[in-house]
Amino acid sequence: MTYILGLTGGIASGKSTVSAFLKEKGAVVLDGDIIARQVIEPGTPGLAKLKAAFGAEIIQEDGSLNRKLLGQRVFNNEKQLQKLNAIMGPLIRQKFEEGIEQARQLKTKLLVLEIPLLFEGHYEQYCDSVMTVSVPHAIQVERLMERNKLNRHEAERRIRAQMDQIERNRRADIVIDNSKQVEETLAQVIKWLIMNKFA
Ligand SMILES: CC(C)(COP(=O)(O)OP(=O)(O)OC[C@H]1O[C@@H](n2cnc3c(N)ncnc32)[C@H](O)[C@@H]1O)[C@@H](O)C(=O)NCCC(=O)NCCS
Ligand SMILES: Nc1ncnc2c1ncn2[C@@H]1O[C@H](COP(=O)(O)OP(=O)(O)OP(=O)(O)O)[C@@H](O)[C@H]1O
Repeated sequence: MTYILGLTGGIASGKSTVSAFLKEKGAVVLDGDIIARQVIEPGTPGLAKLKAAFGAEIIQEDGSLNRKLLGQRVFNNEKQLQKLNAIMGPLIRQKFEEGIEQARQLKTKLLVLEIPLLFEGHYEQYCDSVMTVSVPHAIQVERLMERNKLNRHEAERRIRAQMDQIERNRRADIVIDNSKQVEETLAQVIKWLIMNKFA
């Protein structure tokens, strides 16, 4: 039987850090951010839909999406973000459903669904349990500014485009605190793996 672990957390909370570790320990990971890129590669129906909805100016000369431009548009405008989500949501869900089916056929023991918008997209229905990675707001802002080279205002806006962390933590089965050293974070993950006989 395939055990499905949902992995979520706010932007720059540390999901990738945790999922890389789970992969190292033998889990198969489906990453929502990677899938979200695949469904809008040049030449895909997904990219054509974005072009029709947001205009030809979001497509670069090489035929790929201008991510920075679209990001600025949607994270500054709730309506535009909803428009983007309405296009991307179904495309992403279909890929996840295919990945889950494949993992079941291959009898994968532990499948991790790494999804920033897990609860927003109601992906908990596919999961046996949901783990969320959590950091205090001030640390999240600092790490996001540093990693994405955003100013404080832009970072705050991106964080606000997602579910409130308190609500996300309340809905999750397991909350991983990533406010200290990475080693301390991974110690919490290994404890879960041992408790559930995956390590
Ligand atoms: C708007 C886009 C082009 C901006 O690209 P950019 O390279 O700047 O960001 P990237 O894709 O690396 O995303 C970084 C983080 O932003 C957050 N984020 C992305 N999309 C969204 C969204 N629709 N709503 C809230 N937060 C989001 C996530 O935490 C994600 O990890 C891109 O984020 C996108 O295509 N988003 C829609 C797809 C989606 O919903 N992705 C979430 C995966 S389930
Ligand atoms: N415990 C930690 N201490 C210091 N820095 C950390 C820690 N965990 C993660 N980071 C750093 O914070 C940033 C965000 O981490 P990571 O990329 O794992 O988050 P994420 O949740 O996957 O982000 P996103 O969903 O936005 O891609 C990265 O630059 C990472 O190196």
